[in-house]
Amino acid sequence: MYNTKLAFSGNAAETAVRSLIEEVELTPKPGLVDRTNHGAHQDLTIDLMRKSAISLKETFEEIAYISYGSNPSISLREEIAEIGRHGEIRMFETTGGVNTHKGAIWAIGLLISAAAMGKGGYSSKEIMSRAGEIARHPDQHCPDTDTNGKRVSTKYGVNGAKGEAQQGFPHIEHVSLPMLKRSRAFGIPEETAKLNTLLTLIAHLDDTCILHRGGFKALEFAKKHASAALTAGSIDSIKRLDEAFIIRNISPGGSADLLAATLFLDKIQATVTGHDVQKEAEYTH
Ligand SMILES: CC(C)(COP(=O)(O)OP(=O)(O)OC[C@H]1O[C@@H](n2cnc3c(N)ncnc32)[C@H](O)[C@@H]1O)[C@@H](O)C(=O)NCCC(=O)NCCS
Ligand SMILES: Nc1ncnc2c1ncn2[C@@H]1O[C@H](COP(=O)(O)OP(=O)(O)OP(=O)(O)O)[C@@H](O)[C@H]1O
Repeated sequence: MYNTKLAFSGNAAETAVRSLIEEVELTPKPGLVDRTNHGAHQDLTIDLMRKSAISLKETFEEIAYISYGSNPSISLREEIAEIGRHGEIRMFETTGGVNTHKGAIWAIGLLISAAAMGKGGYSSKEIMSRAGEIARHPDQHCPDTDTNGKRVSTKYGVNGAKGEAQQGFPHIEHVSLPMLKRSRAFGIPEETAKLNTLLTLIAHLDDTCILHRGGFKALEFAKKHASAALTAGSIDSIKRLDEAFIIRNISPGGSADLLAATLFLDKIQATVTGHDVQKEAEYTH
């Protein structure tokens, strides 16, 4: 039992880090850090993003370990929050104070906790639903600090990272995961399937990163043009979108986080079913 728990936690944490690295390596991404540029971010580099992702392995491993085989409860919520906040501190130490993965620690932290509750036996739908249950429990130790997300969620009446999780990740369940699977089913190459997944997230999500930098107009612009790029279906249209986002200081950081979370869920579920689509794609391309 002890070894199974330890092995699951280590493997799941590695999967989480791999998902974060896959997200940042995916190129070209509009407004985000990728292999060719740093998007609309002056203080971020791909190397910093990679280092940050690797620094989070212990955080994810600890969350999985304490959640293994348990059920959502207030005490577990508080324990996970404590580990998550330490993860944020470690991230800021690694990056010299730059926010690289705050939203991703939150989303993947909850999902890895839920996956561990099911000891690796839950479907992606069960994982999201369990993660929502955990996020709905109150955390009395949560500091009442003013964040960009809180400010714009109130101002524009939208769901931020917290609402998305508390509702059981509807944008992953109904938008991104179906797009990833549909793209693969059409025989679309893996990298393009991931780009489609990111574009559809940008087209649908009320991303508080975009709102706090550019307000409602920027969010509308991002949604409309991501949707058009998805319809156009060419790498050139994504490159043009990248230029347009950089000029307008638009960064879809929330969509990037949910893409990483989608890739994580896809892999965790793949392990469960024994059908590793990622490996299959690597063999065939
Ligand atoms: C909930 C969190 C993300 C704070 O959210 P808030 O909106 O107040 O903050 P902030 O603007 O600083 O960051 C939000 C980040 O979420 C991402 N995001 C933005 N919009 C969205 C959206 N609609 N959906 C999902 N993610 C989004 C972005 O990357 C953004 O940077 C989180 O940091 C937190 O409360 N952590 C406490 C520790 C904890 O409870 N951890 C438990 C699991 S590890
Ligand atoms: N490839 C990526 N490029 C840029 N941001 C990303 C990427 N992947 C994820 N993100 C997310 O974007 C967020 C960073 O966005 P941003 O810098 O706008 O946030 P901020 O620190 O709240 O505000 P700002 O820097 O605008 O004052 C991180 O929380 C991170 O989770």
